[in-house]
Amino acid sequence: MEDIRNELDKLEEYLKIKPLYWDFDKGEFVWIDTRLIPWKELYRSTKDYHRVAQAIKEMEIRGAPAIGVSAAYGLALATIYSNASKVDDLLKDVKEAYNVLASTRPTAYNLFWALNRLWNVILSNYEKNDLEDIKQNVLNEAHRVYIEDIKNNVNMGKYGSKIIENNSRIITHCNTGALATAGFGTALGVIRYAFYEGKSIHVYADETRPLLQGARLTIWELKKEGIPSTLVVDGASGLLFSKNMADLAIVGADRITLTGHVANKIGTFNLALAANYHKKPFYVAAPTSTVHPTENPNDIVIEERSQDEVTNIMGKLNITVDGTEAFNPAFDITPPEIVEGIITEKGIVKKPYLNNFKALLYGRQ
Ligand SMILES: CSC[C@@H](O)[C@@H](O)C(=O)COP(=O)(O)O
Repeated sequence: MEDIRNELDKLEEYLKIKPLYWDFDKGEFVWIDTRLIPWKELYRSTKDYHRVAQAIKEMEIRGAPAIGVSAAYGLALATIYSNASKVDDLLKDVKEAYNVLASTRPTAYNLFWALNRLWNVILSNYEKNDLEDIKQNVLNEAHRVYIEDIKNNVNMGKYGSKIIENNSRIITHCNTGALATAGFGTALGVIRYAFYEGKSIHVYADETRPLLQGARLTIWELKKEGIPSTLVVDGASGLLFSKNMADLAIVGADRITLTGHVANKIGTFNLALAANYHKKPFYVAAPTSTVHPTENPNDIVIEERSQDEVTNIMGKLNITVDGTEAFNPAFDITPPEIVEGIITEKGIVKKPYLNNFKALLYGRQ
């Protein structure tokens, strides 16, 4: 346990903002409510995994990697605070928590990846029949998921920064920074890394309707670090590219198949099309924990959210006629043909994605 704490301390320098963390002294999971962060920092703690599930479902915690790390801690909480006195009963409690956490958001693959990772730790320790040992191992695994996410983000930054030339003007969509991960960021991590390396860059942040992650969170993160930025509406990318005001696009991902199909926030596909039409590169940055090991893009589940998010702005202002029907898919799928490269913590994956992902993940084609 002690070395995990030291390793976390070493990572502090990367954590400009901490959206969630395990408080070793209190023995509690603590997070900042990301909805309120631009206006007011709110710290909360819980020992109840239901609260973690609620935070993911209601998008206090959002962004695929942050969802994965939170779910890992959620399952760890369910394990640690289970009242079971027998290992079989503990397994039942944890399976119930697994199902509750898995039902929160359907698209972010990191959620299922993280839950399975912890569940496998329980299964592989089952034979020992030692409750305390299982609890400790599960908590340690959640810490590892957390630490690895930060490290992977930094490594993505290192690889990804190579594609960003000095004086680049970059369009990004949704929020992919420290607020969407355990720290640092995926697409925004790449941008941040290039900026830390001294490159002169300018970021155009799509506002990202309907929940405005770009306007509320990405712009907030960029401003906090002094990275030059401009807020644009989601439909602006065609004009930005055609007027030679932007050079490339980088986004994150909620799920990527081995074939290179990329599920990300609704509007991403349109951005990729605009980039492709203007022969500008469209990149994706995501850790390999976002890669769903399937060759079938139809396996991607697209979350459909409430119509109210479209007919209202943040539940505050009705913007349409009463009784209007709205369709609100939270994500779209960008086909591999128009993805220039996928930046992972292990390097940049290029076409053909199926062969190259298999080689990267399994060491074979
Ligand atoms: C590093 S986050 C990558 C994606 O999760 C991000 O681009 C995104 O679409 C987030 O959607 P959200 O609905 O806010 O969870």
